[in-house]
Amino acid sequence: MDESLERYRQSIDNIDAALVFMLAERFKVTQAVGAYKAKNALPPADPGREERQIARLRQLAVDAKLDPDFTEKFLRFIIDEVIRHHESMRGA
Ligand SMILES: O=C(O)C(=O)C[C@]1(C(=O)O)C=C[C@@H](O)C=C1
Repeated sequence: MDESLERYRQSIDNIDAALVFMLAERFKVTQAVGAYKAKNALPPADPGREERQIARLRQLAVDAKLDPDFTEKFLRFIIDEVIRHHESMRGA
């Protein structure tokens, strides 16, 4: 295989690994948040907090020259999964 393609792919593999580690850490924290919310009878979702997170990350995306719509969709996908986890902890 072409050497520069191989180098690009090594870099992509490192970045993908970092994404997995970061997501694992994020879900560890949100599991703790879910337990806290279940214990204190708080609702799984906090739309106000989500609005602030999305506005902040959209701006960061613009600064980083990343598509803000893609960034919002990505965050929405993660948060929706977190809310599902919170809901199942509430029922448990
Ligand atoms: O901050 C919270 O209250 C969370 O439960 C975490 C989180 C998130 O994943 O960032 C998930 C659900 C809420 O609607 C808002 C944010």
